Amino acid sequence: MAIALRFAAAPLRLRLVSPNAPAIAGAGDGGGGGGRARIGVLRRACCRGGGGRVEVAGADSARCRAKRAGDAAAAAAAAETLGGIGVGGGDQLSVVMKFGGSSVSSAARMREVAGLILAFPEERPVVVLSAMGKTTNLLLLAGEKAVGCGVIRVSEIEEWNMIKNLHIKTVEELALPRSVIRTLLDELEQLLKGIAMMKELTLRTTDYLVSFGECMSTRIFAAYLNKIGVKARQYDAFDIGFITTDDFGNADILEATYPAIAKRLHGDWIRDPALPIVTGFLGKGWKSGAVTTLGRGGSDLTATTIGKALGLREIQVWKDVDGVLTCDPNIYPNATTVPYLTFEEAAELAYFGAQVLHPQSMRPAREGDIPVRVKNSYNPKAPGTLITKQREMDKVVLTSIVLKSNVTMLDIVSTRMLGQFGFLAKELDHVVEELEKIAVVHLLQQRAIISLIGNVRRSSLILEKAFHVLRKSGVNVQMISQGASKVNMSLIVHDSEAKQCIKALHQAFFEDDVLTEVDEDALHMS
Ligand SMILES: Nc1ncnc2c1ncn2[C@@H]1O[C@H](COP(=O)(O)OP(=O)(O)O)[C@@H](O)[C@H]1O
Ligand SMILES: N[C@@H](CC(=O)OP(=O)(O)O)C(=O)O
Repeated sequence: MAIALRFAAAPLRLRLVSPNAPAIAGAGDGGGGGGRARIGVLRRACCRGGGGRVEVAGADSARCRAKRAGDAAAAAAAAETLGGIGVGGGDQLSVVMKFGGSSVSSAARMREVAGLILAFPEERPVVVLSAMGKTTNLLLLAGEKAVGCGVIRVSEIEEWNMIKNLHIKTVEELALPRSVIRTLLDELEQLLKGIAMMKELTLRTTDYLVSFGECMSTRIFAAYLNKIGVKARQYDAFDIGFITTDDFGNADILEATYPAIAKRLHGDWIRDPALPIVTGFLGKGWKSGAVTTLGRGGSDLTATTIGKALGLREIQVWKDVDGVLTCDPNIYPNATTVPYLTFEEAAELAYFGAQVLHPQSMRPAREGDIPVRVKNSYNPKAPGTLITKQREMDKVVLTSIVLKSNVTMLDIVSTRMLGQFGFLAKELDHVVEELEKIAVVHLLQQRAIISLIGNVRRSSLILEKAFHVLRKSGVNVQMISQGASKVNMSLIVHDSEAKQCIKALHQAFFEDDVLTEVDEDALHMS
């Protein structure tokens, strides 16, 4: 649950807090600054496969023929024609390609992803994979059920059977030996029985439990690449130097990670080139030595960390949408692709709730000044979104609208707070208690933060337009916040009105002509 804070003293000040941005509102991962943006260009596919729908770039006829056949033997022929991706001695690892769960949800999807990698024969990618499909959710549910079901009934847990069947089916359809995942499946069953026996599931055990998803997907995919003649090597992130805090469920990557993984991945590549296939989402706690996870969606962070560590040319995150969109397509399907973003904008989007990117993932990319490209593995021809340090902002008004629901707002009124500081640093549970000593505090639940990510140099225009739209919709804004140097303006509304607001704002900023004149006037005035 997020927290928004309204603090009225003399003089009046308005502020926001959310759990992802525990400092004051707009506490995103500021990019800014100068610097050269290195922009890599993806090569377009030149031929489309048959049944397997595999696309290949720069293909000669043999490769196209092979791809059209769409099976493993054909792909092996393609790899051979390409001179064996991953075995080209002397070439350096050049990009990271991260594929999310939806991109690798089945054997067919794994074939497509292999095809995508083959489609860029000039690249030597480090591949980062998430767990297949919804495996992480299923593992969490299986763990919860194991706590209460008793050891004998573990084998009946529906989610466990779904996980087992999906992975066995995938291995069989890719014509791989079951041994690729057999040990992990056995260990996973033992773990669920252990949880059932102990009747408890700690955060530490939960992280170990969900790690099986990425450990299995990467083993299957690496085995498949090797089978089709693309030399690949599987890595568990927690074994190659991803060192984290011991905050199970939401661990932070520590600085020691960068040299460690660079040494390991680069060293192996020089010694015996093979495409690295790395588990996303996972690390190793520096004190506990146990498996940790980086928070939901953490494979994006794995990818950008590797990009920075190895100083790669580009970080590609392949998803099931055409890039970062003007709003969450599940809330309003008319959302369109945002072609360019700065790291700062992308970080704010993620911090304020856009599921498409992990909130921390822009930091390594920004520090390493490595462009991030968000692409659609279901629609590789779509240009996607390119995220760089700087972009042309002159004509930008609004970039994207983000919704964070289920926010709790603290409304504080006091004149005794002038000169007070430090109260927010205390435990959240105690905040209300503490504040009540010096202020009248109201806890307002079921609120939503609508974040308008855009050009703050046009904040008056954006706010004018937003308030015009919301007034017409009969919505009362309960609080606003704008950071001085940020790219984000936030409005708090009641949860029940939030989706309607997103739709109305999207129509006004991205679809309507009605307010265009206001835009034009304002553009000329500013
Ligand atoms: N602004 C947005 N732009 C794009 N996708 C968004 C946005 N907000 C929410 N989403 C959701 O994020 C999903 C992609 O993120 P995620 O599921 O984490 O991808 P993956 O698992 O492939 O890494 C999309 O399918 C979409 O439903
Ligand atoms: N599998 C993890 C990590 C991840 O990044 O997944 P995805 O890329 O599918 O969002 C999760 O579901 O959170």
